[in-house]
Amino acid sequence: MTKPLFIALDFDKKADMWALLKQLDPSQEIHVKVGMEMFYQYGSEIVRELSDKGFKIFLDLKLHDIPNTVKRSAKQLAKLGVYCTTVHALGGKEMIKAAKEGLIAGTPAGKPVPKLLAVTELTSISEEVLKDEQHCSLPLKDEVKALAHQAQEAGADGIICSPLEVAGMKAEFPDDFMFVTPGIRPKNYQKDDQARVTTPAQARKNGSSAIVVGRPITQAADPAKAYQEILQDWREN
Ligand SMILES: O=C(O)c1cc(=O)[nH]c(=O)n1[C@@H]1O[C@H](COP(=O)(O)O)[C@@H](O)[C@H]1O
Repeated sequence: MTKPLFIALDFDKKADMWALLKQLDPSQEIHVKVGMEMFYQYGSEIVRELSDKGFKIFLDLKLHDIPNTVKRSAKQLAKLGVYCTTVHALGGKEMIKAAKEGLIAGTPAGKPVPKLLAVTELTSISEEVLKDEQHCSLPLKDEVKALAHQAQEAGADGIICSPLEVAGMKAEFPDDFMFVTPGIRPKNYQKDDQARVTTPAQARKNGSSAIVVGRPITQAADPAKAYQEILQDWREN
């Protein structure tokens, strides 16, 4: 599989989502991320609709609760046939392990188990916020790396972090461990609420396995053009 670019479908109306997706070339494999905004409105129906149309889905609900609750929730989520899904790494090893068990238990026979990604430090968190508000004494890169190891030991298939942290830790993980990176901004695009960002090309150079891009595509005057430009920057030198 070519390295995915997940379009973050952060819309408040399903019609706006379809208006964007209809502009994209259906002969290309298209990866999308369904997050809380769409899922809280439309539930599993939106996942099934996208899946029926052939989109590869990252269902991003960032589970974070006691292990039993996470396991039971992940079991339900696995029935939707998504490609990957998320938990917060800060929930701890037992919780991540429980999520994995739930995904395995809920996946229909013969179908692939959704990949489990652990969100390390959100890309909106800066070095200062980590120190002053999360009261973490480690430098951000070290905290992300520690959470990544913890997630891998607990059975996660990969992590979410910013592309800025990937190069410094990739060599410590197996080749198939995934580094999925939001915090992607084309050159000269505003950061919005993201604190740790790179361009798509820099994410590739740093070793990201996949990128997640929302507003630079969804809010563009010409989203199909923005998608193609970002895809090109991500995949080529
Ligand atoms: O789990 C995520 O996808 C995620 C983790 C993270 O640390 N930062 C982050 O921005 N995201 C998501 O990635 C997308 C980024 O959107 P834009 O900032 O609009 O490109 C949003 O859907 C976020 O929810």
